[in-house]
Amino acid sequence: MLSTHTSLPVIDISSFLSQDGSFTSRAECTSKLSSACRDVGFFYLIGHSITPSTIERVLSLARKFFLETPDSEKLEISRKEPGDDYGDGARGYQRLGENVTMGKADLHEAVDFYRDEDRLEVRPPYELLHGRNLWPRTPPELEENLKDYVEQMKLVGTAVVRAMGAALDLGEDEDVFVKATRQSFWVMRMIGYPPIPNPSNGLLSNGNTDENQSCGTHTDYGCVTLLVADDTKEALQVRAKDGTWINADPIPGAIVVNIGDMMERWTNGLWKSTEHRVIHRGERFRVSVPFFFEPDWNASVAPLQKCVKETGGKSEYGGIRYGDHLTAKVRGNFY
Ligand SMILES: N=C(N)NCCCC[C@H](N)C(=O)O
Ligand SMILES: O=C(O)CCC(=O)C(=O)O
Ligand SMILES: [Fe+2]
Repeated sequence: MLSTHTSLPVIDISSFLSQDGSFTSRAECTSKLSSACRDVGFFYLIGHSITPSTIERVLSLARKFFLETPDSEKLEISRKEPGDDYGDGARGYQRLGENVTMGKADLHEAVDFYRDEDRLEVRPPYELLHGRNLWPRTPPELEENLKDYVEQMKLVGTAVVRAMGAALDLGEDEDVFVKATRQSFWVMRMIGYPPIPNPSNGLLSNGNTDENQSCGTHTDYGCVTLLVADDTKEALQVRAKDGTWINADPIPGAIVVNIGDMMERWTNGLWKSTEHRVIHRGERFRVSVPFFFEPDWNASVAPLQKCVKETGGKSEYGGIRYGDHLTAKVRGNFY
């Protein structure tokens, strides 16, 4: 069953973006944040200081890339296949149906960017994420604008995780998420979704046959995902605690935020990394640009004492290095 109206909370982060946010506005933010993260794991963020024109520019550059850049040029920045010089790589362009979720092809094309990293181990399996981003040549202003966008989104991400530490009332550990994300191994995806054809007409060019999911059900891997998307409705769907799917339709100017696997682990499951999916059966080509604000590659993430106490006293998760979790997840993302 799919709810017809959106019921995700709206949270104003402005008091945590500035150094001098008032006690009352911070308290209001953390109280809403704490129920949003416990009850849904998804919310709309306002007061984030990213201007509407920035959001518009980012989306329109992404749209231009998907709809106007010739295929030959897209393929120049294809992610590397196994057997290429550096083994297979996750950075770069992925054509329709190249991504898989739960064993099925996703009907989207995308370009994945990560923090540039020349110091990772180059041996398997880590060569997957080693190296530098592959930037499209056209539109020519895309690279500069998206690099600037990454810097702005890191500030938003930092404010959100600072507020999360406060919302969990972690005492002397209150800065634990800010510290763990100081050298964030961030990810940004530029995603293009053609409408799912009905009935199927063989849109996938690579021989893969599944055509009923734009992006299959999954959780995100790190701390917090900050998503901007065009105004397409009924595409992104969020699984509520009772199992129903809620449309996370865009609200103009707001960023859709969800928590990832590392937050679930830190909080010992008090906050769940919420499942979501994209099923785009609309008319128009849909574009989204999620920014994943993640821990440092080497951050080791384990349940926090305070959260263990609050969830019955037993640690439900072991410790993990974020880079290892990410590598394992990303490895399963491609055919
Ligand atoms: N970094 C993130 N979350 N990327 C989105 C991944 C889409 C789902 C993925 N194929 C999976 O199966 O996890
Ligand atoms: O396109 C969207 O709205 C969501 C994409 C997503 O869930 C992801 O890339 O992890
Ligand atoms: Fe996701």
